[in-house]
Amino acid sequence: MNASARPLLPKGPYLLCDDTLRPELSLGEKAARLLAGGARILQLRMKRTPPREALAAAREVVAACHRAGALCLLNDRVDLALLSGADGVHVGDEDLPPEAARELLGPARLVGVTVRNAEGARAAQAAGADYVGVGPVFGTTTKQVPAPVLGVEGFAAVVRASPLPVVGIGGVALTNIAQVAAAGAWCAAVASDALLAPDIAEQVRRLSAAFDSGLRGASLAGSP
Ligand SMILES: Cc1ncc(COP(=O)(O)OP(=O)(O)O)c(N)n1
Ligand SMILES: Cc1ncsc1CCOP(=O)(O)O
Ligand SMILES: [Mg+2]
Repeated sequence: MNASARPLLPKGPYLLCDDTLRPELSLGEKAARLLAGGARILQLRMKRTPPREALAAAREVVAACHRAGALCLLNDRVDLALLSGADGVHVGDEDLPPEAARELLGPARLVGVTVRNAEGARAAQAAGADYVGVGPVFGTTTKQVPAPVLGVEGFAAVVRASPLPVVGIGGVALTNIAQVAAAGAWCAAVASDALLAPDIAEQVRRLSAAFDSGLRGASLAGSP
């Protein structure tokens, strides 16, 4: 199978279904609420779920995503991605290198890689990645990130020089997702602003609408 058989990353919000936020809700319940709001891509991010539970959650969430017509990527875990039939993985500096993820997953699944700059994006492309995650765009308390906050301008500069589609991550919220879209992001990754909202599904709808308005604003800004 060649690379063209891989699914395309849908443009828009990229929702993190995370086990560190709202621990009173199961991962399956969080995924159901994100999907009810129209999420088209979910990343299952499990940092504290024990392995057997993680496998069961991966199978449940991947199946729910596929029933809803959404893609599901596993954070960090190539083994769970393969076992659950996920659409791919996202790996960073502390995970398997992207070349190894690609080797294990083959050509038909997506590989996303965390990078900090355009040079990292070029290296990720050479390693077989489909997209890069770049951040933190804004301050975040969801993860202690060993890199400075980029801000919208710094993020836009990485996007302009990246050969791969860029997913902006870190502090992305309803208040700023339009700016991330207007800066050229292919996707904007959101964890806490969606999962901590009183109505998760409604927040995903709002995030999608705001992302689209940022895209329209960017295209208007570029017109004569
Ligand atoms: C879309 C996206 N971009 C970046 C990351 C961060 O990945 P990583 O650096 O491996 O950190 P953890 O998420 O594993 O803590 C991501 N998960 N998703
Ligand atoms: C996993 C990760 N990598 C960089 S920032 C981040 C956390 C994103 O979470 P939030 O959307 O709550 O800032
Ligand atoms: Mg990781």
